[in-house]
Amino acid sequence: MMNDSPGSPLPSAGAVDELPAAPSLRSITFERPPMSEHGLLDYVVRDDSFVWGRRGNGMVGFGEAARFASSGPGRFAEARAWWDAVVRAAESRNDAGLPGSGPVAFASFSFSFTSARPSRMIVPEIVVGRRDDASWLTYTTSDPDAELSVAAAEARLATLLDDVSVEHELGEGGDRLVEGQVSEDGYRAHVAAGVEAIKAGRLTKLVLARDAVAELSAPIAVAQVLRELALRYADCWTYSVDGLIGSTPEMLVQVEGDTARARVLAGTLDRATAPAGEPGYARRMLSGDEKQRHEHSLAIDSLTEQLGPLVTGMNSPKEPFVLELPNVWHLASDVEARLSVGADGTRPSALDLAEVLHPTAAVCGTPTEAAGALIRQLEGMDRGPYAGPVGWVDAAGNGEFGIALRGGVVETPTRVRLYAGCGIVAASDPEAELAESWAKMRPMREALNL
Ligand SMILES: C=C(O[C@H]1C=CC=C(C(=O)O)[C@@H]1O)C(=O)O
Repeated sequence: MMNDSPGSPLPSAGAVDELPAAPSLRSITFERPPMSEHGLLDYVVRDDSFVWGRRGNGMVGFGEAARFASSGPGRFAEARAWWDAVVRAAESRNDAGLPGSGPVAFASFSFSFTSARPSRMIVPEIVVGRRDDASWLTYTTSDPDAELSVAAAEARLATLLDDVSVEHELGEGGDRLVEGQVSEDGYRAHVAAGVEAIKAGRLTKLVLARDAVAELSAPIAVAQVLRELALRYADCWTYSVDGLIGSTPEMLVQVEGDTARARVLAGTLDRATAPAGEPGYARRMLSGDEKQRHEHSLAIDSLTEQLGPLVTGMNSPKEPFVLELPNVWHLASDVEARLSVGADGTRPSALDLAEVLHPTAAVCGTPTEAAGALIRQLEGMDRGPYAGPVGWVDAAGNGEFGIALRGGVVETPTRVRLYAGCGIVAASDPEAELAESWAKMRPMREALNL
């Protein structure tokens, strides 16, 4: 359902008949002096930039050299075909040779094939990247006459940095958070209906989401919000792709050469309601709780079952650890796998894997099809890019796709829709899940000062 071909492990299941026309891009990548851990954040100054980063590593993109949009069940396959065509046609010189260097596409995919919001891939004109001691700049252009040199790239970056966004006091002068498409009562009712469906044996787990709308009195200062999220939620991946912004703790898939990694989360405890001075509280309440462990194991199974056929070896820990974030604790598992080489001699790319793995039971449910259908029926809202893959891919197939959680969509400069969802199992309580959804919106609310 959510994938083009549910249950099929092979990305080729979503092949497209006709290759889309791809622009002829030229690019140059060169190394720059090392940056400090906060160095990359100094580039997060424009509201329209593309951002992907965690703990000072990542990329900031500016401008647009190329863009692609797709919708429906074939959205991943079409995006893949477009990116393959772009890569084949591109002339690039890459002196950095690291994952993320050379031309890259930032991408955001809608959660559902029914979404009205197109999925998108954008190749920025300029990308500044950092990975520990290495730092690089990539300049990509579709202009056949553009000069492709270090000096021209630095000059273009300087021009783009001249036009930085205006900072202002957020949360001032009548900013407010209002009800979204799913009210609090509506959410309680959805959770209760989900629990009934689970008890009736229609499915085992379901993730139900709701939204809330931030109405601002002045245009949102996206760059400022992103910097705050990145500093406060240092263990999360902070993202900004075409109006989708946030800081996610969950990694759908990270590909580096022949290695794939994922961070699976499910099972949550709000830190705001935790008793002070009780060591071991989070571990006891999460690792020692049957409901939370059950929720988590279903999320792990959904990932490993889909990943299994594409890898030669997988390391999936037996026991989850407790991930501590400023707002919540989560049960978390880091999975690592060695990717197999397929019949065509290639390994799956980050984009291939994002398609195969999405949606995991951390955002949809078990079984996937039944959960997806019930989500559409009960939520009655378009999740858009919320809970979809967000991240980047490079020309070699390396990339990172987080699950777009703990964020929102900038619908207009003064209107941001926040989303949050909770895993529902037979033992779920509507009131507790509503409270948990508020806790999951806290990072964005705090960054917006709401
Ligand atoms: C669906 C969300 O979180 C997922 C990720 C971690 C823990 C979850 C949970 O405990 O319910 C959710 O499965 C969200 O943040 O909107």
